[in-house]
Amino acid sequence: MSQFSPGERIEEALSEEGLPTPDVVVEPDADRLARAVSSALVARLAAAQAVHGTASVVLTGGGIGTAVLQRVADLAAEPEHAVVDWQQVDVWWGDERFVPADSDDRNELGARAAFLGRVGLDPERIHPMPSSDAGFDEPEEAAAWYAEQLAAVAGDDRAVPRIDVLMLGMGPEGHVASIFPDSPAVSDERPVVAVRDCPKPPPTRISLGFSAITSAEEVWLLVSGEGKAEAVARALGGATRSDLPAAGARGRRATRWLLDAAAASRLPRD
Ligand SMILES: O=C(O)[C@H](O)[C@@H](O)[C@H](O)[C@H](O)COP(=O)(O)O
Repeated sequence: MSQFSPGERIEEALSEEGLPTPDVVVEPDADRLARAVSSALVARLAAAQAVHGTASVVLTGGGIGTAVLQRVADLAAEPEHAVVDWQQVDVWWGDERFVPADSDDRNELGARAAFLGRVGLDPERIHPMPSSDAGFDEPEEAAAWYAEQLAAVAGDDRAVPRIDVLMLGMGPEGHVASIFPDSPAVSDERPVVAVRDCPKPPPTRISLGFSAITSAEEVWLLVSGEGKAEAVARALGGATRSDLPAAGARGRRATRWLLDAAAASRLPRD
């Protein structure tokens, strides 16, 4: 059952390789998309806590990702939606710009303003990617350190802990996190990668790699706007992850494309 309402689900089934095929939900506009995703995220984290005691989420920057966080913080303040123990939620990032900590380019700053600074999380469970002034000279060192943090929380010789929901925005050319088309990160099997010469500024970044992204229980791609419609159609139409990294963003148990009507406008109706 989709937890999204009044969205329209187009497809759900098992693909040939055993992963669930993407579940596509369409909301009328970006605002209603953010509202639907935030409600679903709260419900999903509460469900994870009911099973495991804890929950974990990977955040994304971008317009919809930030709007979702704002709305989640609003919900957290409403008694009827206080179903998540925020002290028992681990927060990770899908990518980050390797710039100074106080730079407005940091995804972390946006997340702190929208959400982390408004909801009572355990500081020990907030796991930002390092900034360029955090003591690492090179982004490769910072990426390796972040991989160590993931592995330390995971334990049992696993590289990545259980991630209940991994959210991703998507660029118009199909990049997710900071994995850009035809870039070295596409084929880098490490859980965390350093990205240099990024086609979109700032050029130096840290990103989860595909091995970490595809280890998540659920991957949610949050996409709005006509400018993304072609990439959405290509990703769901069989593009390779090298051509269009979003096509390779798949969760173990679910992959959800959460779209507004404009972003869905080039999908075939069947
Ligand atoms: O620099 C980047 O790589 C972008 O900020 C990216 O991380 C962003 O999440 C997507 O491009 C979607 O952004 P929107 O939701 O704002 O379209």
